[in-house]
Amino acid sequence: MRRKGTCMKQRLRRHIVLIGMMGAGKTAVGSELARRLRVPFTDVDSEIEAAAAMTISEIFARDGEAFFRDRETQVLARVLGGPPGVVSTGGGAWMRGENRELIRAHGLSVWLNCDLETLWHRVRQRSTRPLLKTADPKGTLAALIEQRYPVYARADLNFPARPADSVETSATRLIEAIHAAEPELLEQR
Ligand SMILES: Nc1ncnc2c1ncn2[C@@H]1O[C@H](COP(=O)(O)OP(=O)(O)OP(=O)(O)O)[C@@H](O)[C@H]1O
Ligand SMILES: O=C(O)C1=C[C@@H](O)[C@@H](O)[C@H](O)C1
Ligand SMILES: [Mg+2]
Repeated sequence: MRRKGTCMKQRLRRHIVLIGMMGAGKTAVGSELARRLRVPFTDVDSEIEAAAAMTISEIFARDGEAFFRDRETQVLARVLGGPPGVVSTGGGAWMRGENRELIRAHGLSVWLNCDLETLWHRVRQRSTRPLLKTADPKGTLAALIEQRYPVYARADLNFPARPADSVETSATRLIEAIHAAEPELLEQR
């Protein structure tokens, strides 16, 4: 029997929206998931950067986090209004009630649930995350986890990461988890 969703052309009935912390793999696993399902992939952070012609760090530095969060909601609404695909959100997007409502109205929310050590290993080398530009970035990451995980846990699907898995293996497992949670979401063509 062919494994459902691993290589066939699909149509999505609604978006698959990935949420979770910086470094959880929303962009990496999300783009692989979309490639496998042959559906559009959109990274909300990249869309914000393209619309502003600035990096996220530059937006935070020039206009502040509140301004960034408003742009994030606008871009999310636009993306979710488009044809169904895989949408990777920024790490803070799910924390705003208005964004959660938008996501619930247009898609299946999936929390890429990842432990602190794995996240830290992945993000420590990068300077692209303005919220981690603190004296103790690992402590900041831990504090964000503490604050955010109870809210991330309200997602439709909790997908615990296996730190040793490759991006490809994670995408395969994720397709299976989505199919098990909502079989009618993926419609074969
Ligand atoms: N199994 C795995 N799952 C996810 N990412 C992995 C995995 N193995 C290695 N990685 C690497 O970890 C990094 C994950 O970062 P990614 O940019 O996808 O996170 P993100 O959730 O989009 O973060 P942000 O919210 O900052 O955009 C990537 O460089 C990816 O290649
Ligand atoms: O976790 C967060 O709040 C963020 C994560 C990134 O994806 C970006 O959206 C931005 O750096 C903020
Ligand atoms: Mg990302």
